[in-house]
Amino acid sequence: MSLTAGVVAVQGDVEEHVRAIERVCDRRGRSVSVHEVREPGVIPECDVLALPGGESTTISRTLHRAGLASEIREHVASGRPLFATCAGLIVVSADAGDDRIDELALLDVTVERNAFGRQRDSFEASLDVAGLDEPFPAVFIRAPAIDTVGDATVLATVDGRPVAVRQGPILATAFHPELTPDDRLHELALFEPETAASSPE
Ligand SMILES: NC(=O)CC[C@H](N)C(=O)O
Repeated sequence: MSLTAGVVAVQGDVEEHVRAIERVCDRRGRSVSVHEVREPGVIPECDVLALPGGESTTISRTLHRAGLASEIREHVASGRPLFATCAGLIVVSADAGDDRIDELALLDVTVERNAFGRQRDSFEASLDVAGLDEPFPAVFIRAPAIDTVGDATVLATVDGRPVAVRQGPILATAFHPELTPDDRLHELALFEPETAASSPE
């Protein structure tokens, strides 16, 4: 059966996420149709969903205005996988400490935006990630860090701060896996969910 995937296309590395999902499906021998999501009505058709980075204040505002926020909530409530990266992590968190962001509160973590300081606004780290055999080349761009973790599992840390977590059908990273050719985290997030009511396989 063909898979339907969505990449929320408000801002950020939409194309790169689309290509990463296509590569993973190709490798796994799955046919897939990947939609760039801008309008309501698409997410309910999607088996798996990615929420890219960008500017979290803009993304949050647009998701609510465009009627996509409630669809993302329903997607997760039904146990379908969601991969949220960078600003995507901020938007799905419980609290980002910024009044301009109306968090979706799907992930039981609080985050600090731009947590890695000016001199390290952007950096790359070879990161040990739980669930991956080899380190992951993680690109951080004005990345958030996770401050407190409730019901989520920490998969990776930088300087002792969590930067990748998963909770049920959600996997979220503070960095940008779509910016490297390494798509193992897309595979882990979208095809090997921790718990999912209905697996896309
Ligand atoms: N690369 C990113 O997505 C950066 C996130 C951005 N600094 C924010 O707080 O919204």
